[in-house]
Amino acid sequence: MKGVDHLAHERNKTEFDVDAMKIVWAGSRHAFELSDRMARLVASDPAFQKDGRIRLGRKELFKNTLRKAAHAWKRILELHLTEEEAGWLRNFVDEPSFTDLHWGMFVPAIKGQGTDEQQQKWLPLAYKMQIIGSYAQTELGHGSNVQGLETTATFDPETDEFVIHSPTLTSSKWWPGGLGKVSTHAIVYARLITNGQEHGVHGFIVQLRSLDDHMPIPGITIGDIGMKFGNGAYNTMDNGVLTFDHIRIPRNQMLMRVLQVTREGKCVKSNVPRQLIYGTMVFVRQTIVADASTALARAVCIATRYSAVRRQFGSQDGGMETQVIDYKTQQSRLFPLLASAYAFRFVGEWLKWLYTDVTQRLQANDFSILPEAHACTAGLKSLTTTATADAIEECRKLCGGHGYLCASGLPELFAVYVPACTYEGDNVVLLLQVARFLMKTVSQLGSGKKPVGTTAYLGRVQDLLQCCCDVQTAEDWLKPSVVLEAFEARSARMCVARAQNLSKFENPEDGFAELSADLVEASVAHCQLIVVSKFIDKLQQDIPGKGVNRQLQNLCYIYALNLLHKYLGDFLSTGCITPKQASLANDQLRSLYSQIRPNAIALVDAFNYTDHYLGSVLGRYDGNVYPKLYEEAWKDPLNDSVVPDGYHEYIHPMLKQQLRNARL
Ligand SMILES: CCC/C=C/C(=O)SCCNC(=O)CCNC(=O)[C@H](O)C(C)(C)COP(=O)([O-])OP(=O)([O-])OC[C@H]1O[C@@H](n2cnc3c(N)ncnc32)[C@H](O)[C@@H]1OP(=O)([O-])[O-]
Ligand SMILES: Cc1cc2nc3c(=O)[nH]c(=O)nc-3n(C[C@H](O)[C@H](O)[C@H](O)COP(=O)(O)OP(=O)(O)OC[C@H]3O[C@@H](n4cnc5c(N)ncnc54)[C@H](O)[C@@H]3O)c2cc1C
Repeated sequence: MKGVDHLAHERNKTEFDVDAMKIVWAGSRHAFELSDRMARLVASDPAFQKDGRIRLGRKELFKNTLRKAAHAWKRILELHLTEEEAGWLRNFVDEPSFTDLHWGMFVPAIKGQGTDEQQQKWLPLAYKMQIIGSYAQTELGHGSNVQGLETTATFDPETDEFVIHSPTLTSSKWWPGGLGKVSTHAIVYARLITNGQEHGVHGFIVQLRSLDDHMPIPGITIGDIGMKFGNGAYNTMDNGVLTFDHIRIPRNQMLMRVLQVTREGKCVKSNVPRQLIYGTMVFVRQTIVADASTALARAVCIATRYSAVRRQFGSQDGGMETQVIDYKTQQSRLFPLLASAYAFRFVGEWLKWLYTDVTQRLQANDFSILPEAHACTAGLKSLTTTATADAIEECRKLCGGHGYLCASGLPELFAVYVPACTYEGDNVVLLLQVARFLMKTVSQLGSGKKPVGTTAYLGRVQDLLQCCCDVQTAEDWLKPSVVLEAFEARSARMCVARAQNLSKFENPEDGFAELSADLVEASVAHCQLIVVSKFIDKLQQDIPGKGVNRQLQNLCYIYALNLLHKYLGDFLSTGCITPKQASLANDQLRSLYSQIRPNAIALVDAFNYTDHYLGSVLGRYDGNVYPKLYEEAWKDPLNDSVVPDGYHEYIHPMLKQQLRNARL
């Protein structure tokens, strides 16, 4: 980072070891060094430049993405990068592309749902990119309701093949990324039919395009679904439409880990639960939680640096105006988002651990933890993506007018990020899954079944229903046990109240539908409790580095107490805290903001983002915002000529007309 550092005075205030925090943020020294190396590699390669992307038309934009993806693959091979390094490199290229689906869903689907034989056949081809895969589940008529998919896969015992068919317009596959123009293959989800009987939705490996000339296989209609929200943004991706007219594939191209179809067309169940067909979604939801912290940290980094650069009002005797970061209102909007970035980072780390644990247990035929894994991945995916999308927009507002400029990087970040609230499961639909899990847990309490994992607190429900918070001073809110108890009591009481209301209905499904909005609130409370508790767990670890733990403590309590403030109605109505205690929590929150303030710039520096990755004039490391913003404006194509195109046709005649009217 060369040149004058306009934020040096801010960096000088830092009270902790930023390099140590960088390692905490990355997860380990290994992860830090690796991601740092890959970020710099991408930033220094002119082929990965991002400037001007938002001004490209769709065709140029898409071709540009293809070029970058091909260049990335070339570099991966030339440098003999490991799978982990290659993943980081693709991440820092920072452009949604078909490779996301190939590596992020196609490969994991084969790994998770394919038999050993199928993995041996298909994975080497995919690893060498001799085939390019997509994940074709959603249809024009159905996305959330996976059991409602209409595409059929009918077994033909005469030829030992499946016939894949789209019987209706609404059965057209719609949305899969990479499908529109690139993928040669896809995992296609279809209703399995053998001997005239239906056996639910399963995945099939289907070739879509010729490996010689890229033409669609006869009987396949395929294309892009059109422009999406925002300039540049997700339009680098070819989300596609696909229909099948009786396409035949060999029997061994059905992913058969969960269910096998024999040569005679008989279905043989393995000991693996049916839900494993949804396993790829569980895997991806888990990665989305970690990605949420990355996207949120980007927006917060931009808004924090710019808030320290930007000055408004408060000048006395011609002195400097006040930095907007010093306004309490700015702090109360910005610092909870900074705290959320760290909170999501740690819950993402924990979720990755949980997922690895589940995968190992599944291999040992232990499926007991699957419901918990589903509820946690679904709930945390929903919570973190909703919060992150809202936070990016809040960061735009925190940057005032300049935040609305594409040069701030925030509009494109928002446009790329916001579909995360929908893909991999609509966020409300996922919270309803969590609610089912919670209601089931509560209903089993009477039978003596002890809840475990993230619902263990429900085992203490009687205590939690009666507990009263014993906070007397603002400092009492800095005790982990006090904060945890308040969140557990709120969630337990909300769950029990919903369960009691549900029990009033004769038909539980009617009750679930009627009370679904309330149930979603209970799911949110439960998921927020998970995030708070995993942050508190993190603080108990031995974290090296001067002052690092202190900063993390401040962030943890900001995260928790800000939620308490925001959802005060829940906390008060369930009776665990009093209005006076809530007011003390607010006092503590203000004090924490003051403590974070001198460290704010260093806390976003700890994300270790290059200027290339941030892609924001407002978020530049050196804080040299105004000259660069000025420079950037002149790059706009409208400024290529002083007098604009269209002047002679439209402006000049109008002016003359006005002149004539004025003379009249
Ligand atoms: C980069 C961007 C790329 C984007 C890609 C995409 O978007 S790809 C497209 C992404 N598309 C989507 O994300 C679509 C979202 N939709 C869905 O995932 C499903 O349709 C559903 C879960 C909403 C309902 O499913 P359903 O009607 O089949 O089920 P049900 O509600 O009747 O529950 C039956 C039982 O199964 C359990 N269970 C359910 N899921 C899981 C799981 N994953 N694991 C384990 N268990 C699971 C559930 O708890 C219940 O257990 P119980 O109570 O019997 O013990
Ligand atoms: C950018 C992007 C990329 C995608 N990539 C892929 C991909 O690669 N592969 C793929 O297969 N799919 C992909 N998808 C599709 C995505 O997975 C679906 O859009 C998603 O699962 C939501 O389903 P839906 O569109 O059917 O929404 P809908 O279910 O139609 O949702 C519409 C509204 O109805 C509500 N709703 C629906 N069901 C219920 C219910 N039971 N109770 C209460 N409310 C309900 C929702 O909350 C929402 O408000 C992608 C989507 C996007 C936007």
